[in-house]
Amino acid sequence: MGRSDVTSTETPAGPVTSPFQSAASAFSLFAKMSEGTVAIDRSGRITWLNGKYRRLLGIADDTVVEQRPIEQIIPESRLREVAESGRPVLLDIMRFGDQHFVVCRLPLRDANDQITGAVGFVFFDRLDYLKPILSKFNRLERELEARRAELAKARRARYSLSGFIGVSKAVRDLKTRARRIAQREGAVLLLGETGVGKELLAQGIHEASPLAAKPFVAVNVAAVPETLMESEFFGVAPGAFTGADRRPRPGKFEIANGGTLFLDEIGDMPLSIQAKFLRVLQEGEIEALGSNDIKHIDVRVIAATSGDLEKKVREGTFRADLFYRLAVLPVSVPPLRERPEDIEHLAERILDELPRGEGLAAWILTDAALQLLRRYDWPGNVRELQNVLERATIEAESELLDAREIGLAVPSGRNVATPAMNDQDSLNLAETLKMAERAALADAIDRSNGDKTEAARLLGISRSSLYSKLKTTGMDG
Ligand SMILES: Nc1ncnc2c1ncn2[C@@H]1O[C@H](COP(=O)(O)OP(=O)(O)OP(=O)(O)O)[C@@H](O)[C@H]1O
Repeated sequence: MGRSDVTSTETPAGPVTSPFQSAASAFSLFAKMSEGTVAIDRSGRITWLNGKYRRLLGIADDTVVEQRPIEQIIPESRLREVAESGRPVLLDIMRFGDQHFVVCRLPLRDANDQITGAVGFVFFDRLDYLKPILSKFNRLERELEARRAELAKARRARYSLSGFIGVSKAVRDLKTRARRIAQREGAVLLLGETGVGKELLAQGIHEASPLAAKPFVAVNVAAVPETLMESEFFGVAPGAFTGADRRPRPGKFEIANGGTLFLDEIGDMPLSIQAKFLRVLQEGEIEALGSNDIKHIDVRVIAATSGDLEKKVREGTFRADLFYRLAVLPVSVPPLRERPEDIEHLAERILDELPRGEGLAAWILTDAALQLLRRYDWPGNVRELQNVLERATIEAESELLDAREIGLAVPSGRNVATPAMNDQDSLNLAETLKMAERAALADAIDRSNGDKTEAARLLGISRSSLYSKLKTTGMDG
């Protein structure tokens, strides 16, 4: 349907084809009862928008809407789907600004039954029998809003810098720096091993910044397929044809506009997209796929990496100019093994949040268990501590978490440092020997890739004594 089909009268000349041709009176009845009518062609472009609908939407009479993608005028419209699928939507509720409309959407077909587009009628709340549904819907919407606000409040407390647990000097210094950085402008680069709390820190910086009331949007760059990266970050314009990924939608930059965009694993960003990123950071401009319109955005970027970004720059897989843009305010988050004094506090918080068995008041971590936790090297950092404690609570037969439960929960084959005998905190001799034995057994099994004969050989013991030691240390599971 071309522009020539557009008419300025209150009935569309073009869209009224079979079955409406034979039922033109039904169409005019619908149009008369409705608060507005709009028609589009197969490509989702408006062919007709009647005067009532214009007034409802607050569109001036002289604004040309014909030929524009429907979503540009009515962002929540789903008329395009009807024109594409040929399936009507007889009743739906559509949001427009802060109002809700009851709408009906029908496909339009020509004499050969080919889809030519779609027509939508808006009933607003004039239909008396729809009023109870609408008022119920509005009440549920309000309830949902209230719940969302409560959740946002709880989330704020959880993800503020005070929710970043730690008493070590390293964490205290880190939080002081984060609070300072929150008040400044410029991109932040968080460096640290996996699971150290980089995302939590990014949320804390956002919450402590003047942008706190604006969105915080997190994207794990490593999890986005390269082919979808551009649409994910920059969005897809209505009507753009981009192969499989053609659903019009805003990109993450636009969603985060005014707030903070957290980019985890930034080192995994393909070179092909890095130049576009640099442009956004330098000029604050984005261009959606399939659009020539440039949108201005104002987003604070916090990037994070657990890899060696400078090495990637040297190797030529990460642009040096982008690196310097991102690393205006670098922050290093130390690994957990360098701050064992935080473990007790972290464990307490984590255990508080883990489900307890019936009748159990709280999980109790014994001193021996804590010693074991402090001696482990935590390659997966706080995330791993969460996993180990969760596993330990599953193993536990009572609320007491002792060295046995923790020993079983720590992955076998990982490095549990042998405690120093002159250590003030050292355990009694039997426990110390048992821990050292466990560490040696785990190490041998790890090195032999699980081959017990080889592990026994490495340890200089027989296969049968290896099995009996695995049994007595509880590692035979
Ligand atoms: N200091 C901390 N206090 C409380 N919880 C923490 C702390 N550090 C990390 N956590 C928790 O540990 C888990 C892992 O943290 P987070 O996802 O922030 O780590 P990350 O460094 O971003 O990891 P990755 O690099 O793998 O994405 C989260 O559940 C987080 O809430």
